[in-house]
Amino acid sequence: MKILTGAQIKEADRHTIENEPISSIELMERASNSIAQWICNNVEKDYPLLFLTGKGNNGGDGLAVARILYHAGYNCSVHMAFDKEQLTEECRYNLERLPSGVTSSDLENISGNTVIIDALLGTGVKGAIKEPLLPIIDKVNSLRNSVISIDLPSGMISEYGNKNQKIIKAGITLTLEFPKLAMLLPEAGEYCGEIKILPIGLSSQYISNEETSYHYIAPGFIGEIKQTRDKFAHKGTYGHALLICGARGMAGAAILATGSALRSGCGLVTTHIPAEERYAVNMVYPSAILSLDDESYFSGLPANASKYSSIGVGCGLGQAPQTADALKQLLVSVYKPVVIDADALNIISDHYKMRHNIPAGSILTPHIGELKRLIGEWTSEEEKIEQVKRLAANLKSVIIVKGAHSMVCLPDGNCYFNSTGNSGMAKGGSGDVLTGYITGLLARGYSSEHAAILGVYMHGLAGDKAAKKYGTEGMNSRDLIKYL
Ligand SMILES: NC(=O)C1=CN([C@@H]2O[C@H](COP(=O)(O)OP(=O)(O)OC[C@H]3O[C@@H](n4cnc5c(N)ncnc54)[C@H](OP(=O)(O)O)[C@@H]3O)[C@@H](O)[C@H]2O)[C@@H](O)CC1
Ligand SMILES: [K+]
Repeated sequence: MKILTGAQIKEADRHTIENEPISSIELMERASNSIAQWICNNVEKDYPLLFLTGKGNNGGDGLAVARILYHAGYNCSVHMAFDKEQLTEECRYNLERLPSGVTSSDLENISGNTVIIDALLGTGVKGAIKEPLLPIIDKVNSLRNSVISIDLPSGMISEYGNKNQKIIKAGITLTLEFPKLAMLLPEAGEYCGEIKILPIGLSSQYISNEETSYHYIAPGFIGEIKQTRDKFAHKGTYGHALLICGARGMAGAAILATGSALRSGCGLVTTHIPAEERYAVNMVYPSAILSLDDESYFSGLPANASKYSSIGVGCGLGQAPQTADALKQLLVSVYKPVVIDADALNIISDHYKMRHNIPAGSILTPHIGELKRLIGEWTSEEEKIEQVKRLAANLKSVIIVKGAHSMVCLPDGNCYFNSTGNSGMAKGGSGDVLTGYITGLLARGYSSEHAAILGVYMHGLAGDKAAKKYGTEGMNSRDLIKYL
């Protein structure tokens, strides 16, 4: 699914109105029906709804939804931030259609069970928030009521520049047609709460012709790239993954990576670990083959390293000087993509020239700390993304920036944001599970691009299933393997 900018969405809106054709009021009505339907399906009628409305079309949406839900039997009140004369035409039209039973509310004495519907600002916001909206946003953020934002949490700028922005803190954001880039970035993404994407029927022809380098990984796309399994397959059909991981005391990382590689569908998994750690891996995953290192760290290439279909390196590896040498030897001698994680990334950060040895098509999987070691500090999200794109292009490799909505940046500059996963995955070992799984997918025959996209999506989905069973506090990285 494409992620378009606020300006592109406005153009899609205009194109839809001209070519469907549909009037602007009718399009607003369609969007509002979609929002109202979601609220009907998810909010009981016992909860009073308080709509906060601005002067633009986001406010118009809010007023239309208030009318629709009032007729559906909800107790609705509205707090308008502006006078009637200040409203856009569509917004005023919806104010005039508001039934008299929808009461007007100041922001005092809001009952604890009131659900606040935030329709102050949408994609039209520019720059720092001005009066009279500032005190309203402050007031809402000081309350403990549930907040549902329409399209965007009010105040959020659709793309970049939210560092010091005043924004409503929503529990749920009902965003129209596409997620907006800012919702997926750490700078302000937290303000959205849960994101629900509601289709409103913008012109599909316009959307498919519009260029963007940002995409949201939707289940439909995953269905398109997933490969089927041949009935007459044998263990040689789907590749042999090699994982190089686990220095002394770090067998856990090797176990997690091995377990997830075994869930990827590849035919064989070999794990290269220090001989002293072999029993741990062998006992948990007897299906894996072991390649043993005589030292208590990765000190030299496994025999015939080039025979493996894919190689993943880094989980629990440590950073011994001999490991750095062995890593360099690996990168220069195998002519196939390598999945590079954790300590292998740290070694490459410390040995700048080594990055030139990374085979094209490799997949680097840094978390934010590892990314900073690779590219240095950034002053804005925009700068971070531009630098990641540059690095991916220079290395001709895929970079996965791990975190909420992990970003998969391809060498051609296209960035795919993950739609699955949760905060329960922010725990030790989650990255090892991802590395093992993606290495397995590469062996299984996926391209680097598809292995990375499918890998982060399935890894997040496993996290969501684990969270359902154990909760975000209780789940741990080993649970992810069960649900892959
Ligand atoms: N996508 C679609 O196809 C559809 C979109 N729809 C809906 O339309 C929404 C976009 O509507 P929009 O363009 O009218 O903008 P919106 O966010 O309501 O606010 C604009 C007002 O904000 C003000 N303002 C700006 N910056 C400010 C600041 N810093 N601090 C304070 N005020 C500020 C600015 O006033 P100004 O500053 O110019 O005086 C202007 O009047 C979109 O999010 C969706 O909900 C649906 O109805 C149907 C289909
Ligand atoms: K809003």
